[in-house]
Amino acid sequence: MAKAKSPKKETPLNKQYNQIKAKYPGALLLFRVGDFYETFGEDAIKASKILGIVLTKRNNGGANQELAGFPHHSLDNYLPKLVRAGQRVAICDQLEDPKTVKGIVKRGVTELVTPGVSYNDNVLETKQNNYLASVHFGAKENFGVAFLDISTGEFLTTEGSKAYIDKLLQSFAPAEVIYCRQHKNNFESSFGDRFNTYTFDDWAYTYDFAYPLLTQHFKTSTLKGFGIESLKDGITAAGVILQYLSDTEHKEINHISGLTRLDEEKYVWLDRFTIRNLELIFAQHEGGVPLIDILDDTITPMGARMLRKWLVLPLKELKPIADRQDTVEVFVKNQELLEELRTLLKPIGDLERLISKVAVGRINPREMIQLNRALKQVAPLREMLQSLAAENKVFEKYANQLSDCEFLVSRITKEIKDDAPNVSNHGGIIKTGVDPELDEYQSIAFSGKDYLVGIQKRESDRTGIPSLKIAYNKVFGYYLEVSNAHKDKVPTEWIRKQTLVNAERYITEELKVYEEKILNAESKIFEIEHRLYHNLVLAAAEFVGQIQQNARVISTIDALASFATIALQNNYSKPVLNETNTIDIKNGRHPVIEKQLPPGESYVPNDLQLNEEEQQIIIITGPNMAGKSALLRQTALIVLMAQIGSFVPAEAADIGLVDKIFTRVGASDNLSRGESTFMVEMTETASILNNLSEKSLVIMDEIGRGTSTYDGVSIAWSISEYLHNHPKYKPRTLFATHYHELNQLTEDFSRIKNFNVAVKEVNGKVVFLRKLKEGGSEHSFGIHVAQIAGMPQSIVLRASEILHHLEEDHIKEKNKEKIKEAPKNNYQLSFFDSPDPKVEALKEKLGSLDPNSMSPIEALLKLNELKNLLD
Ligand SMILES: Nc1ncnc2c1ncn2[C@@H]1O[C@H](COP(=O)(O)OP(=O)(O)OP(=O)(O)O)[C@@H](O)[C@H]1O
Repeated sequence: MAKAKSPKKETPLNKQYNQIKAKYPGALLLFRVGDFYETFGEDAIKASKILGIVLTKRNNGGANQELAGFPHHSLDNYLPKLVRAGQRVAICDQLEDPKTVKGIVKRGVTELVTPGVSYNDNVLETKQNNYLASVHFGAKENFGVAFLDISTGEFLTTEGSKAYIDKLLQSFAPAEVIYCRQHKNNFESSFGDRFNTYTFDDWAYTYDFAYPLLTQHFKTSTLKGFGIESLKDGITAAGVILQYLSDTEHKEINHISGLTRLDEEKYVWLDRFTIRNLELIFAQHEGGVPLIDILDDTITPMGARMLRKWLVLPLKELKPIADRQDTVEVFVKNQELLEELRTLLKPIGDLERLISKVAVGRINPREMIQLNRALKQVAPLREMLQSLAAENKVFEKYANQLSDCEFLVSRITKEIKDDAPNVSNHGGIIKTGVDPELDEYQSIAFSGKDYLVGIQKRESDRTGIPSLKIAYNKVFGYYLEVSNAHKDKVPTEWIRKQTLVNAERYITEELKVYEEKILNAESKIFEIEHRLYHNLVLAAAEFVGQIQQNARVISTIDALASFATIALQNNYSKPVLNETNTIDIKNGRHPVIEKQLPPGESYVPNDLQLNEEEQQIIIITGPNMAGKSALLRQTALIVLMAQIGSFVPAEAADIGLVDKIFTRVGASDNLSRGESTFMVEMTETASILNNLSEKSLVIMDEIGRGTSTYDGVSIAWSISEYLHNHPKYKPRTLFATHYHELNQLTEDFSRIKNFNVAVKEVNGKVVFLRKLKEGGSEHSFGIHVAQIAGMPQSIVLRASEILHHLEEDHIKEKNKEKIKEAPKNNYQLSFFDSPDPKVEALKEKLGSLDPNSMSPIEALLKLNELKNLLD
């Protein structure tokens, strides 16, 4: 049908298809023809591949054309598969009843479903938000970003550096990203090519276009009320989202009732490496367990989504963290109450997504019953929270934000049947007593059906056909069915309609009259019920704001109750938070590893202190497999958990709030971006050193191991020096390393301390004690680990020999001396901290370089140019 070759041969249906197809470039068009959704040409090839449906060919205007389709009632089944495969799907429906039109039926696209814009429960993950992101490339390296989850109405915006936007994209993991077409290459080199994307023309990504779209939607004259007036690039990004909704035929969007500023200032900075390294929401390796899986014991999907957001946005300020903590504490101390609360939450389900469906008029009757069930829980929940106000004022705040929506609850209860179906145009929705007209038609339909049973009995008696049946089909309505054995008893006035193998089917005049009466009543019933239901949905839409607020409070309570449940299950304690620059953890554990140990093994807890006076940097040495990485990560995780309001896996923890957490943990290849492991390691480390702050926590695991030992030791050494001697900040740092040479740092740097994770050698075998002890360690026991790993014995023996030989050469001793003799230098600091304009210019030039794309000659010329700049 598409690409019909000769205009002469273009049928009206072809023409209609081509016109619609042209309006939605890049979308896969599902074209409703009768009871089927059909796809043609390229679309058919794609659809058949993704859906595993049959691809046929047919002659179309002399050319062969591919065709693939599926029954319309399977849309819910097939649509999510297409969308999950990254397709944008335009659903083209018949806009008129074919029975009532002569000629071609009017058709049009009723919805364009894309990965980032979907209400479909089969497309959405219950426990995850489904964000559409919009990225705006502003001036001076500033970027705007906006996120919308249309299924919940949540709409956020902010702006900032490329690194900030990159980090947000990683945290929010949007299902689709839109941006301006002219930045295609730039987008991929900045943020990667892992997203489903859609690009807009230049004109859309302008402030003057975007601003009025937002004010029109929110019916305000400015955006000041949202606190985003100054975010020009953020506004531009957000405005284009509204344009995208309009382009994709999403016109009912009243549930998007506000635009929230994602305030960078409020949250701890976690760069994208940290989110990945600490495995907060995704495991790095198949079979791994992310932290979210340990912490999430929420009851409602919206609670789970809230908790996920909290995890990537830990708080920086004491008060809101304390509010969360105090709530958790009340639940922890009162387990009976916690159980009662969680029982109350169970029937609530996904109130947040249900109310969005109300706002956009897509809620079905069965979901309306679910909405009612959820709302009925609000009053008892509110009372429970209110009763806790004496324990802590914060409960009063929660309680006051909940509204029972009594009017709506009583209307739904009065009007909707408990077993209402999931479609609104086939009756069975509205209770008796709601509408007199409806009741009248109901009684006609019912008595009509009784009457049919009467006819069946009467005719059976009259004709002596015992097995006579009355049934209905769409082709010829109500009929009498007579088995072949009794065919000869059929009266002459019956009209034969169909012959089956074993039976004949007949209609009679009397049946026709009743059929019409019943069918008429039935269609009236459908019509009236549909209208009444629609009115109820409109009435419910008045409650969108209140119910959205309920959903927010309930999600919060659910997430906090989850913290309490997990704290009780796993024996976590309440951390004490303060504004100092210390961290003091007593018997801390790793929340994930402790749950994964084989039966019989228990996690060995460890104490750890960091403070800016004496112990700012800890160098942790120890053999392979000793537990260095585990210790590093657990420290970062304990701090992070404390700042999302959770209890922590430790006997006690005093945490001086951090404002940035940096981690450089383990080697992570990024070969897809053409970078080597070492390059990635250095990039990540550079990003840490360039973004330090007053209250940073820095976790570095084996920096420098990706290169030769000399390079590695030198880099690790100079980084430690840099962190210690930084003129402005004293970032709390944990540094795990195999380079025992680094233990000598303590000799010159007062706030660097050596620790090791202890092992014991018993009868030539290494026993891991997992205990952190003061002082450095000398051996790596790498060969021992190779042996445990099953390396052939001959290799293990040979390696031991070589090691012995090397150690005899006192190479290490010599190295130690050499390092000591290296000139003490502070040039790194003076270099980067200098406000010298030459240096500034140099920095700018350096920043714009892309070493990966330069030839050696170009690099040399550039170097020369840079040098001249300094001269
Ligand atoms: N405190 C602990 N209690 C019990 N088991 C632990 C503890 N710490 C670590 N482990 C176990 O030891 C394994 C190795 O720990 P980890 O990866 O931290 O060692 P590492 O010292 O960093 O080793 P490498 O230097 O080889 O990277 C972990 O996977 C974990 O199963």
